Amino acid sequence: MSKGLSIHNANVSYGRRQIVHDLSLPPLPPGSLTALIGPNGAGKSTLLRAVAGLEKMQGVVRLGDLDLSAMSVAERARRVTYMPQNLPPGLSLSVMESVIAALRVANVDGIPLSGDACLREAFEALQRIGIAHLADQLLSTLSGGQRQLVSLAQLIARRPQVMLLDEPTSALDLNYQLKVMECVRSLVREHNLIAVVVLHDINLAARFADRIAVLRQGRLYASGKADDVLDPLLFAEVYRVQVRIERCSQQSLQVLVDGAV
Ligand SMILES: Nc1ncnc2c1ncn2[C@@H]1O[C@H](COP(=O)(O)OP(=O)(O)OP(=O)(O)O)[C@@H](O)[C@H]1O
Repeated sequence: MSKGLSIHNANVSYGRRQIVHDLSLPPLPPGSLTALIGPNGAGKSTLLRAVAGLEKMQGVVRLGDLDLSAMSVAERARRVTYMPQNLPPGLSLSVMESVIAALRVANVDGIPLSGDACLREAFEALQRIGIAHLADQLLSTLSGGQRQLVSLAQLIARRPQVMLLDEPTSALDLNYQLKVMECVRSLVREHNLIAVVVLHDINLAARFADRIAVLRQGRLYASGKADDVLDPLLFAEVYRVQVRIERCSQQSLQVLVDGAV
């Protein structure tokens, strides 16, 4: 059996309103980064939250031969980490303390790390994201973008098998957008992780994702490699915009929006 993350016939509702409709994704293999794209309200966050176990879902989510929905919350959280779109308000912790707290939560059922090991791992995570200089700063004093970076450091420190990131670059400047996506991609490759990243920036998706899944009105519209999925018809049908698709100097696709349809 594949070791990948697979979703079979996912249905998610809020009350009587169904948001995700019978959605299945072929296994996302270890070492792969999938971008989840689609218009506002398409159900991307809802799907991600359901895969993380935070929304009730009908259907099956498997990680290899493990049925994630049959696991306890703690067991599932050790394998699957989730970074929400809207980060909780900063507590009165320093950046370093918050990453250490995330590490301790991840080790609830595992072998506890020593104080030194915790410090080392937390510092490595901050260095990896490029924010070691913020280690002593209080969370409550950070900008929105800095909080997003700390949240990512908390998540990678936990060494999950699956990372679910909901718009991790939405508050970041151009340089940090590239840094964060490069960091996610290199973590995915080095540790054979599976990452699913919600992105509104299609050009970031085309540049960094191994595959792209497109959601429209809670249904899977298309999935596959950027070259196979991104075409003007998709943008007209899904986003109601007219686009040209070109290549940048790095050879990744660039979507240029000419106007609304
Ligand atoms: N907690 C909730 N209770 C009721 N309805 C909700 C809840 N969260 C989201 N919805 C609704 O579900 C639909 C899908 O929302 P979701 O946040 O999953 O979309 P999205 O694709 O992530 O959108 P965006 O790109 O704007 O973040 C929307 O119509 C939204 O109003």
